[in-house]
Amino acid sequence: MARSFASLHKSPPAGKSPTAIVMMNMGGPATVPETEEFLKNLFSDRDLIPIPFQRFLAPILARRRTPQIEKQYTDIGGGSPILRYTKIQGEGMAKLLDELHPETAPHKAYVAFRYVRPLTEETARQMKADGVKRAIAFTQYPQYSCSTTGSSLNELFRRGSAGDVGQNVEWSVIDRWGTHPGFIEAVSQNIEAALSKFSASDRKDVVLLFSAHSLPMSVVNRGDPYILEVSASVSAVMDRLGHSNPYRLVWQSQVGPSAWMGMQTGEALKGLARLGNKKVVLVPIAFTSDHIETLYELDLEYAEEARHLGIEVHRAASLNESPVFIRALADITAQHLRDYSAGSGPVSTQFGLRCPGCTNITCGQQKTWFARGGR
Ligand SMILES: C=CC1=C(C)c2cc3[nH]c(cc4nc(cc5[nH]c(cc1n2)c(C)c5CCC(=O)O)C(CCC(=O)O)=C4C)c(C)c3C=C
Ligand code: FES
Ligand SMILES: [Fe+2]
Repeated sequence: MARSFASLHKSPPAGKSPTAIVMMNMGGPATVPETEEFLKNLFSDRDLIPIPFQRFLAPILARRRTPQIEKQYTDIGGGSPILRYTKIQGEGMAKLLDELHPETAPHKAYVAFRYVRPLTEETARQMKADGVKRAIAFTQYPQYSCSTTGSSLNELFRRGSAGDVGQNVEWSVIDRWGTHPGFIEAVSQNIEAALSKFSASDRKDVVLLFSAHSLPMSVVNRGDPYILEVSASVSAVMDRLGHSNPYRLVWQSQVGPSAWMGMQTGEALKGLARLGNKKVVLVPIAFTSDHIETLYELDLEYAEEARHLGIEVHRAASLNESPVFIRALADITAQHLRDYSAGSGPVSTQFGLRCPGCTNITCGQQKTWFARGGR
């Protein structure tokens, strides 16, 4: 497997194995022809979408959806930029960590995607080849959902417990960081930049419309923490902005016929126009790099529609290469390493609690395994 694909940072000096920071995310097709494989892997994920006869139905559902999603990736420039941004973020973070926490240097960032290369299995092989003995599973979703971070951890648990990463690797987990001051600062700065596009006299009336990927109500109703955690991020951003503007949190990207968390972003824009709120900043809050939901759904669909409704709308940029954000990633990890060496244990207190409605036995096994440091 291509060595440079999963690993991001320079090779460690001979004899010293790196502290691995595993950046977990879903990934996206880097090129348009990879869309069908991405969707097939996504529809095959029981932790995300449990469907009957999954093995049989997943490829059929993926094939049916491919033309529509291929068109969206074509329209945003021919693929998802998530791997490129994750590499930039990971390299920047690892470099800063060598300074912030030299005791555990060298640090090396690895990408583990759930639905496209580098998949977790490929990253595991690379870590084994590098002789990794200490690893941090670092979710790149700021807010925890069992459908996103939970799915990535379940996959890492399957690979890790099978010995694919190597023997006696010491694991710990960064499972959520949606209210970390560095993350909140980076988002807030991007909102301020978007607000500055409005005339000074209009600025205070602009509605901040925070938009996050929705969740099926079946997931919300089993006690998934994501809705609460996204709300906490919004609240922290508004505190940082000194409540300078009115705001709402709305939900986007519902798929299929089942009930999803609302209000839908598109409907909210129509409602605001109807009520005479004609100045809006759209704020992506639950994903750290651009993807079809920002570049297609927000920029091409909703913002266009809003302009037809007479709304002046600007989108806050995604975090992408933001140095404030990269510094936040390094700070989060450095604090985790400090807490760990002070005896805090491999997982957070909140990590251990399963959703009250959870019936997925892998969740329980995974949490026990990580709480024992991957043993
Ligand atoms: C925090 C972010 C996300 C949550 C929570 C989430 C939950 C979730 N998603 C689906 C179904 C689909 N999601 C799809 C694409 C997709 N999802 C996210 C993020 C979250 N999903 C992103 C960033 C993307 C797009 C990747 C990109 O490059 O833009 C898709 C495929 C696209 C499509 O067919 O529309 C599906 C399907 C479920 C069922 C779910 C919660 C259970
Ligand atoms: S679904 Fe949340 S812990 Fe299993
Ligand atoms: Fe999704």
